[in-house]
Amino acid sequence: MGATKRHLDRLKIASKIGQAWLHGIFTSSRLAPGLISKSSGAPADQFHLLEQHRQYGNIFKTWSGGKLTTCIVGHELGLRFLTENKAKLRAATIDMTPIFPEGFLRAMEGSTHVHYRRMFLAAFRAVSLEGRSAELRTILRSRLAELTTGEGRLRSQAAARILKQASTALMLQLVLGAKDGSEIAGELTDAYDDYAPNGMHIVITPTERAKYERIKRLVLALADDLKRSEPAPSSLLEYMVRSQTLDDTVIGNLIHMTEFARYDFHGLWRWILLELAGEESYLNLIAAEPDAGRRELMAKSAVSETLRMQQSEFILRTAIMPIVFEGFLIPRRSRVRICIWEAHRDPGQFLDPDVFKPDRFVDKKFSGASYAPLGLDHHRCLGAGWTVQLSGMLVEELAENFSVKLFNYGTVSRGHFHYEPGPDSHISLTARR
Ligand code: HEM
Repeated sequence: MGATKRHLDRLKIASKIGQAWLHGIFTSSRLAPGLISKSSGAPADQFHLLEQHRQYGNIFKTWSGGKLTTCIVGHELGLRFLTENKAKLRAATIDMTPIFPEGFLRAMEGSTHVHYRRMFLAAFRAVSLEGRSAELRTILRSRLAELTTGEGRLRSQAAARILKQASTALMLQLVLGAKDGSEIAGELTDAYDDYAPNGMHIVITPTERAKYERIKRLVLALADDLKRSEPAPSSLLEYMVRSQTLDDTVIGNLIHMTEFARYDFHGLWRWILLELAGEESYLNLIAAEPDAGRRELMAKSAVSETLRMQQSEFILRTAIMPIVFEGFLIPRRSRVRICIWEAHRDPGQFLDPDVFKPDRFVDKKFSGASYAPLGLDHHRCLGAGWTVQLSGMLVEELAENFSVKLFNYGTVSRGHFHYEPGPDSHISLTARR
């Protein structure tokens, strides 16, 4: 980090603390306890907030992403905070209104959010994955097979690239209806890799806007073809076309849902591959299980455990006006982070919380008060069902058709948006027959 940036951060911190002190005099409140470190880069250590939580309690402050951030640990406490202060909060996410009217669903509130969320809920309900596992698992199998051959295939980055190809193929098919292997799926993949090669940009410049328009032209061409289709909708886009609800906001959301989902899926799948590589006996148990329902349950349990251990990090909100919660002041324009990952490491909720136990969820249900990897409030993940179902298919595919071995777990590293398997992690994947 440069000296100018450090200096700017110091000024911002001093000004925020001064404003909070003044405000506290009038509201008998104070900032939450906690250390404000002057470094604004993402910390390399996954456990840094857990340590602060242990030191300062369930509500503490930190400095993150150039903003004063109040952290809340505990799902019940977090949900109460979100519910009591709904009107004073906005999701901290990218502003997409420069390129489509209402922006992301995640960024909407009030009646606009209710209107569009209802529409998308209906679309997810209409596009069932039941009976499609053969079609979807073929896509997964073909990409996994690529990890069994070729130079450097066993390295973390190679796995990341191939798993992103798999998640892209599945999302293009299920969200936009572009069939795997078709010409339009190829064109869309190129257009997405050009628009967001490694996750979304935080600020949309004219260059990104032009790249977005390229994807939109392809999606509109697909929508035009779908008007003529007959059977039950097989993609979200198809449902929207049929129900005549396709507007610029829906198109923008579908396009970015594909991007976010392909990114999040490949992140989750990298962890699944790495964690399960160390659990060969669990994969063998799945493969040997005669009951299909039980096989599915065991596979989904491994997915839930990976979400708990690795892929759920936080829920982020911006206070649009000052909030006092539990006696602590949350100043306007500061952030609130509901620490999902840290709460998932609570030994009071999960026995041996730092140990990956793929069967933890097989015969035990955890309530939302202890387990909530996919959101807590009215912005809960719309793709939650797909996340567990499709990732469960990946686990079954690994168990039945491949043999996975762990060479080196490696050091967890901070990626673009999330913690991810380090570049030194190393597994081996071979076809079973
Ligand atoms: C690894 C997979 C995924 C993870 C970890 C994940 C996580 C989350 C979380 C934590 C939220 C709540 C965000 C908040 O409250 O600010 C969320 C919301 C959302 N997710 Fe997911 N998600 C995943 C996959 C998907 C998929 C596959 C889709 C759709 C194809 C999807 C669509 C959405 C949408 C549209 C929202 C916003 C809903 C709203 O604001 O009403 N997600 N996701």
